[in-house]
Amino acid sequence: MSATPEIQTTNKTLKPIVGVSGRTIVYDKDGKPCRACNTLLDFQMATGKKPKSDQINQTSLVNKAIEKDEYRQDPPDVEVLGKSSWTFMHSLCAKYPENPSPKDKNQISTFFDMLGRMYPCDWCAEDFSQYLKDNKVDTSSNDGLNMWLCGAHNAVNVKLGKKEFDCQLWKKRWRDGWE
Ligand SMILES: Cc1cc2nc3c(=O)[nH]c(=O)nc-3n(C[C@H](O)[C@H](O)[C@H](O)COP(=O)(O)OP(=O)(O)OC[C@H]3O[C@@H](n4cnc5c(N)ncnc54)[C@H](O)[C@@H]3O)c2cc1C
Repeated sequence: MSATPEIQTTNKTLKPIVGVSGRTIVYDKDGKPCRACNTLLDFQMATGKKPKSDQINQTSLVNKAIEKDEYRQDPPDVEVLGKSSWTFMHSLCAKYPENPSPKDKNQISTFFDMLGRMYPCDWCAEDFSQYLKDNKVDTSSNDGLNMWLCGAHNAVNVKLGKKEFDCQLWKKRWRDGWE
């Protein structure tokens, strides 16, 4: 790994525009860097706690520090929050009934509506909310809901340049396990 990547700033505000990850730094409405919208290293850089070059790509150092005191952890960055949220959502939907009642259907729709409005990474929430408008939640059955969620997750994967997950495998990943 080469030395610390160049940090771009706007002349006007001296706020970094691009983080060490190469992503654009996201700021909250109050002008402060958004913790849940940026990676930890980008957030540290934007808040003036610029990571040393040997810290970049060495998240194990951070993890080691965290291990020292289990409860003394920092709030999640966009990746930790994302992984935990998807884990919760896929696990929740995996237990959705085969034959859902009107109440089940209503409540799962409300859950995703809420997420599109209140997911703590604002720009993730905006895109997710648009996805919900373009792709109505399939509340009809267990398989329908999980295939829908897999599609929603894949839309984010594609946006981030990641490989798409094979949705036919959702049961192995989130319910039954692999042989
Ligand atoms: C609603 C929402 C919107 C988000 N929007 C953004 C965004 O705009 N920008 C951004 O940078 N990050 C966003 N994130 C976070 C991002 O999706 C990832 O969670 C984060 O980058 C960490 O990725 P990961 O590689 O650890 O795996 P994750 O994408 O978190 O996936 C966790 C695990 O789920 C499994 N998986 C992957 N895809 C699927 C699928 N389609 N169906 C079933 N299982 C699957 C895999 O086993 C994977 O290891 C969002 C997260 C959520 C919950």
